[in-house]
Amino acid sequence: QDGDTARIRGGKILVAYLTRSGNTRVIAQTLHRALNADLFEIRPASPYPADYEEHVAQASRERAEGYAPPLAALVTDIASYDEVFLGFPIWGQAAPPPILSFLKGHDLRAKALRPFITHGGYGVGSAPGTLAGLAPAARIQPAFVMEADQERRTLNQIKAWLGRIEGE
Ligand SMILES: Cc1cc2nc3c(=O)[nH]c(=O)nc-3n(C[C@H](O)[C@H](O)[C@H](O)COP(=O)(O)O)c2cc1C
Repeated sequence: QDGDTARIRGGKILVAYLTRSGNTRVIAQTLHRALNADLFEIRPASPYPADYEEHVAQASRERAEGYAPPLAALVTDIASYDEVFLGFPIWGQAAPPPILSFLKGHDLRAKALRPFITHGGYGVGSAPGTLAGLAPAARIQPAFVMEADQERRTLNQIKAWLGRIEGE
């Protein structure tokens, strides 16, 4: 089945994605299997804090500075791909800083770029403009956009539960 998909579409496909809490990984792995595509996880050289609030604060500082953190690895043979599916969550109404690094670090000229974006309910913000600005020579296709669970919502519910327990 996978082989059929690859043959029908033709060309070599890369699925590259960034995730913190796993929502975007579910989509990436589904695409990887369905399209018989290579899978690449975008990881910054130094990982973000495990603590959610610390992560949000660091990402917010980086965004304000326009910082593009060095990545743990780049795709070695990016030139061999005809199509790149690029997945990421929205952080602070924007594409996450490591996505800036990915776009700056790879030549996507003439490739089809298919974004898939997850967000916690506030939409894609400035991300489409960032993609267009940093991959101007790619053939950017309409993004697949999906609202997904927010870690913050989980944290708030746990806090409320603990509050109720303490009040007992
Ligand atoms: C640092 C940070 C900032 C976020 N900012 C936003 C935001 O501005 N708008 C929004 O709708 N969701 C925001 N979210 C929620 C994520 O976009 C959403 O939960 C996403 O599906 C997470 O994907 P992941 O599980 O692949 O990491 C933020 C999450 C994090 C960690």
